[in-house]
Order: sequence, then structure tokens, then C-alpha cells
Amino acid sequence: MLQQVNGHSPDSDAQSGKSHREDLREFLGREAPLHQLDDLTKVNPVTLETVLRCLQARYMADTFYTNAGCTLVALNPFKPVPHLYLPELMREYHAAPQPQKLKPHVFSVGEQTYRNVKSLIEPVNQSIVVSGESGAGKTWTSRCLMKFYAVVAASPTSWESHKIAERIEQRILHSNPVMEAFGNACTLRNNNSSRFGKFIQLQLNRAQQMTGAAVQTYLLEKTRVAYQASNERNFHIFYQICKGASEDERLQWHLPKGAAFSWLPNPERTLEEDCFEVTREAMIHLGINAPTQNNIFKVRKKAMPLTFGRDNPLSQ
Ligand SMILES: Nc1ncnc2c1ncn2[C@@H]1O[C@H](COP(=O)(O)OP(=O)(O)OP(=O)(O)O)[C@@H](O)[C@H]1O
Repeated sequence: MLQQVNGHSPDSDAQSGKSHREDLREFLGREAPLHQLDDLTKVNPVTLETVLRCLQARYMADTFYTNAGCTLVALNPFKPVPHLYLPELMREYHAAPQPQKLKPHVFSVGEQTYRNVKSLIEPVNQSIVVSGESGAGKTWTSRCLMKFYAVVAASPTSWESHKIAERIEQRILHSNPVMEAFGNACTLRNNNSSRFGKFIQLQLNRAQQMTGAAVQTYLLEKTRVAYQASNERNFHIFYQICKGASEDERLQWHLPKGAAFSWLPNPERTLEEDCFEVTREAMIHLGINAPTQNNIFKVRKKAMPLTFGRDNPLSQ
């Protein structure tokens, strides 16, 4: 017996399936190479399959950004692509008469937003929403945007204002390693997964120069301190302290060599995020001096119950 489910009869489903296949064949048979389609609104017909085929073709051609109308779709390359983030490229997008006419890029979004503030008679706040599943590249993208603004919104006229802008720029960029050390952890999906949401506010003066920044964090996954899923880790900072503390600091923080911590699973995994020195240097740039740092790390250490183990890699 024929049944109609949600308004579709099996007949009409079979027909639409056939027409989808035909559409796809037609779409794939088009003359222009798929990877050259730089705006998903130009994909015709717009179906999940045609859109994914287009993105796949662009990924294979090492093209990681695609427009979808006024939205930018960023694919995670899962490999370093340094030429895509050079300061010269930032300046190119910044200087372009119409950045939206250049290749889709996160710098294009950054520049258009920057111009939206500038071009209006009364400056109006602009927001960029970076969303995606875990490991999609949100943190990476936010970092790129911050670097972009640090370069383009810091062209002051006098030496004095140049120094001020440089200091703000350094502070903004150094906030990332600190936030990531204390708020990121290695999960099954991402070695450097942010365990919190954040709202980053960059403040500009009337001359479009960066004058400050504020970061508001949301919903830090505090339970991770006490419980981690198997094959996941605690927050990076704990491993950084254990691996990077000097002999003196070990003594001071009661952190004996060879100690293992039951709340610090999988310490044998060495990640590039395990670098204590980077966090400490970034803290100095943010104005957190050595005594304050010492107090912070002392408190952190108290959060860790001690157990001892002979084969603990942290002892090396
Ligand atoms: N544009 C890029 N170029 C090179 N590598 C990238 C890029 N985007 C992401 N990656 C790689 O993917 C990893 C995961 O990205 P990222 O940490 O930004 O994801 P996320 O969306 O913030 O994840 P989570 O929600 O778990 O915090 C990065 O550590 C980096 O190695």
C-alpha cells in the first residue's frame, strides 16, 4: 500500500531522487572547473551534494575559503599554509579598492568589517561571528582576524602613538597563548580544543586605530579539572607547569621530580601547546609579573593531588 509520509509519496521521492541525480550530473558536467566557483550562491542547483562537491574540489585545489553570499566558509586545511597569512597579503586586502572582489579570504571579511565602521558617519559596532564544530578552525580564524587588525589598525602618525599602538598590538596577540593555556585542552577531536566560548572586543578610536581590547569568556568547562574522558587531557597549563618548571620552582611549588598526578592523564603525549615559556612570556607582555605568576602557579599546583609513579614521563 502506498503511504504518504510528511507530504511525500514514495513515487514523488523516487522522482525527486532521480531529478537530484540528473541535476548533479549536469552540475558536474559543466564546463568551468568546479574549484573556480568561489561563491556557493552560484552553485546551481543548490543541494547538499552540489555544495559539498564544490567545496571538495576547492579543497583539492588548496583553496580553503569560499563565499556563500555574505558568509565566508573556511575549510580547515589540516596543514600549514603560511603563504595564506602573510602580512603582505593582509596589506593587499587592506589596500584593495574593493576587497570583496579579491579571492575569498578571512582578511576580506576583516577588511569589509573594518571599512563598515569607518565609512559610516556615526561609527557603528561591527561583529564577526565565527562558528563551527570542534576542530573546524574557529580559534585559528579568530587569531588570524586579531593579527589582521593588529597590522591594519595600527598605523599611527607620531612615534609616541606608534609605541602605544605596538604595545596594544602585542598585548592583543599575547592574550591568545594565555587564554589557550588556561582554557584549552587536548580532546579526541582537537589537540588544542577551546573549552570555553569567548567574545573578543577590539576597540578603535575615531581614527580607526586600535586603542584596546577586552575578552569575555563563557562557560569554561571547569569539570575537566576533575574529570577527563579517556584519551583526553586536562587543561594545557597543568602539563606546562609539570614539564617546564625549573628545579627551584619544583622545590617551591612542591612538585617533586617523578611525581604523577591522577588528574593529569596522558602526560606522555607531547604537544606544541605544552610550552610553559610561551605562556610565561605572554603573561609578562600582559603585565602579569613574575611574583604574580608565581602565585598563580602555586595555586594551580594545589589543585593537583599527588600520586607517585616510577615510569612517569614527567620526571624526565
Ligand atoms: N587555516 C588553518 N590553517 C592551518 N591549520 C589550521 C587552520 N585552521 C585550523 N587549523 C588546524 O586545525 C586545528 C584545530 O583548529 P581550531 O583549534 O581553531 O578549532 P576550533 O574550531 O577552535 O575547535 P574547538 O571548538 O575544539 O576549540 C588547529 O590547531 C590547527 O592545527
